[in-house]
Amino acid sequence: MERPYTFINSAMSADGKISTKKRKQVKISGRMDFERVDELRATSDAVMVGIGTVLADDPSLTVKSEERRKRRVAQGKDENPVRIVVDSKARTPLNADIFNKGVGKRIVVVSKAAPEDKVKALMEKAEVLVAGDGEVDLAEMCRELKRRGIERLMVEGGATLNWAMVRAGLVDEISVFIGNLIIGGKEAPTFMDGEGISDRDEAIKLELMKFERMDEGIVLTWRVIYNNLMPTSG
Ligand SMILES: NC(=O)c1ccc[n+]([C@@H]2O[C@H](COP(=O)([O-])OP(=O)(O)OC[C@H]3O[C@@H](n4cnc5c(N)ncnc54)[C@H](O)[C@@H]3O)[C@@H](O)[C@H]2O)c1
Ligand SMILES: Nc1nc(=O)c(N)c(NC[C@H](O)[C@H](O)[C@H](O)COP(=O)(O)O)[nH]1
Repeated sequence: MERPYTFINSAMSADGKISTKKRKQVKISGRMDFERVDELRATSDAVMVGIGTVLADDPSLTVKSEERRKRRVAQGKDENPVRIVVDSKARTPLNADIFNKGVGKRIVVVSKAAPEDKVKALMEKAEVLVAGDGEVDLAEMCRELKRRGIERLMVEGGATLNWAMVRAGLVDEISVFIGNLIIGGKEAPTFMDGEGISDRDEAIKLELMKFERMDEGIVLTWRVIYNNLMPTSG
């Protein structure tokens, strides 16, 4: 494959929301699910989010357990996976937690439309990868990440990036924790937003691989089956 093995992990409410209508983070996962997420981060070469998630949550995307960080170091890796922000216009704040917390590489992926000054400033904090004209070309980005040695890529949202990655044919697997709460609101981000499809033939097909009761919810793991209508990059 010309791109990393890529999976999306998310937590959603019973009604499919991943945060509130104000884009405020909601604790959906329980203790066990956060442990599962930490293990997924620890076993990935890179963890990626969209700029919307950085602006809303200011995540650090670090491995939380010391034991897991030590395990990575014993394997000759950095304590944390490479942390990646997909950020067409270079809007990532220079004081974002992703830069301030934890050891390891960071990559900000911008498009050619990103303002030069901000790109220069980001270069002091991270590697900057340019892919695409007006917005980040995700397929090109994934090919470049593979060239840089990223074999296993974890995508942690948000709603827009999840959709764009799946739609571009770049996702192999999806896991989602469904928690025991309802958030509601038609403006609240869902597991996958973006443009969506207009015809059922365009739906992205999944094969259920695993279901597991966890905390007060369930984790579903699916394999993505791209049909011949989909551009399968890789
Ligand atoms: N519960 C969870 O598991 C979870 C995880 C992550 C984020 N979230 C929530 O998701 C929300 C953020 O989601 P969002 O949809 O606003 O932002 P997002 O994180 O999906 O980022 C989207 C942005 O990425 C940029 N982008 C660059 N290239 C792109 C491309 N080719 N295609 C699409 N987008 C591209 C665009 O600027 C776009 O607006 C927040 O409320 C956050 O709390 C929840
Ligand atoms: N797995 C998961 N369960 C949740 O209940 C929840 N709200 C999120 N949300 C993702 C979240 O919005 C953040 O972006 C990062 O999970 C924060 O990462 P850090 O802790 O800063 O490393 N993710």
